[in-house]
Amino acid sequence: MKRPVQFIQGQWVAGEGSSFVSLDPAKNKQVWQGESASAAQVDTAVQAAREAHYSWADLSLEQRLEVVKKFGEQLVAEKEALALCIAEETGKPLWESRTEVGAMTGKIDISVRAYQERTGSKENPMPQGKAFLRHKPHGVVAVFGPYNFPGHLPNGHIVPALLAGNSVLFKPSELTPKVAELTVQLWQKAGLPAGVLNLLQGEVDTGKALAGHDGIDGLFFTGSSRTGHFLHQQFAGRPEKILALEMGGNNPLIVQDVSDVDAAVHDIIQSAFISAGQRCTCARKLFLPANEQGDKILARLLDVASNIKVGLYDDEEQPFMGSMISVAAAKGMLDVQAQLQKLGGRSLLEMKHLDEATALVSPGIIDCSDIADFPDDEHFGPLLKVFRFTDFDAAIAAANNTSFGLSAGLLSDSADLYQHFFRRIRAGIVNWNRPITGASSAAPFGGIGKSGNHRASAYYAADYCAYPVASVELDKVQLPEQLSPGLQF
Ligand SMILES: NC(=O)c1ccc[n+]([C@@H]2O[C@H](COP(=O)([O-])OP(=O)(O)OC[C@H]3O[C@@H](n4cnc5c(N)ncnc54)[C@H](O)[C@@H]3O)[C@@H](O)[C@H]2O)c1
Ligand SMILES: O=CCC[C@H](NC(=O)CCC(=O)O)C(=O)O
Repeated sequence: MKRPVQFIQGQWVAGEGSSFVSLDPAKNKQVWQGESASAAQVDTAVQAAREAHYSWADLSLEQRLEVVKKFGEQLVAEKEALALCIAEETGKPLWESRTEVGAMTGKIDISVRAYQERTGSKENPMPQGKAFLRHKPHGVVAVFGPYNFPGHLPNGHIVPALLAGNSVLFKPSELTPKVAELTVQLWQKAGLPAGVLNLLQGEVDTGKALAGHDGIDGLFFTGSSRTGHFLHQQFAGRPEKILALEMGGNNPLIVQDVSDVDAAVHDIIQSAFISAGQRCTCARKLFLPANEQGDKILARLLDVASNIKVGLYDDEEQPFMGSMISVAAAKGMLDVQAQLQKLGGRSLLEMKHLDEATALVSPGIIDCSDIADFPDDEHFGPLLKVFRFTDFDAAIAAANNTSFGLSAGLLSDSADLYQHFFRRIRAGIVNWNRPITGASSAAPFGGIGKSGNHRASAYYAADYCAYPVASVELDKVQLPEQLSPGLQF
């Protein structure tokens, strides 16, 4: 008997497409199995969302917020279960999975504030009548999530979309269906009306059927640049649909003139190796001065990085790094390391596959200063590329030599240097003496270049969840006090 894994029109039903499974990448065991939503089921879900839209949008913000707050209560009540589910499906240590659930809960108040501050209503008197600015939901929107934050990042689209009055079709990553199932169960328990949120589990075919469906008014995507670009092409010639793309990065971190070597090394490690290097904001390129201070920082970095505890998400003594998402992803990162070595990279700390049957890998650091034609790809794992420099402006130019532009950082005791860096660097998140990961949900979050399409998420998600409507209104028709020239009444 097939498991009911799709949530359509308030009912759990079995998928009618091909079967797929989700694995615990740290223990190599199956944690979920189900069938994908077929194109016909995608169609039924879109119709259900369309039917549910008006009655949801017609509720007041307070009424919608009541349901969203109940979802927040469910998150608090099920915090441990959800954290364990995230840990099992991604390999993320429990301490970190708990912070992901915390971010989901925190998103509710932030989204209410953002809705009011960025898309609220305004009223201005006019000589005759009043001018109003109001916002309306787009209608039916699709949300596509990535595997690396299977709870927090889809939630970052879903909560503001629902608050604004949209109904939602949620297509999670096929690598993390169990987290999505649990999250949607919590929405159901919170009392969300049938059809307002539909879950469409599946692989690429389900994603394609949903993205290409005529009945959606918009799509909010978080994932790889490759998929984002594919969607952008699919949406070409459809200006009536809103597309928000949150994509990858190839993020630089520059160090110059720091007195506290350990503090610098700490921020480098947090930037490069948190979540086993599987954050869009992770530092991929580290620019270190080719001098004695650079040597000192590098030596200390190698020392601390080689002692990073890598382990199982539920180890009693928690590791800093858990496993990667899959054995294939782990092998892919080892291939990248081998390819960089071939191009002239010198491994300073070799990344190792710790157990071929699981996705546990150790962190790697490779000096790529001698690679002339460095590939501009996002390497989504714990491999930090080091470049030594002699000139600060040349380091900034090298840091900007990417088609991405998500996050960037400077570690330096010099405020002047930071001012200069800030003016020149091209990225949507620019930090000084802080890790470049761990962005706040209370700020806008988005990148330039191949990292996004200028529709920042997090605090600015409200902007793409509703459109502005300007009105001038008078309660009855009146002749204007002053007629246009040439008119007689
Ligand atoms: N900028 C951000 O906010 C942000 C946040 C997290 C992750 N990311 C990026 O996400 C990537 C990792 O996530 P991922 O591997 O799950 O991304 P992905 O692009 O492989 O998948 C994202 C979603 O798109 C769907 N999808 C894939 N191909 C599709 C297609 N052809 N048509 C329709 N849907 C399709 C997937 O099923 C999944 O739901 C990294 O590149 C990372 O940098 C970006
Ligand atoms: O993997 C990409 C997200 C990384 C994470 N960013 C956020 O959580 C942004 C805030 C939000 O979306 O609410 C990070 O910077 O570590």
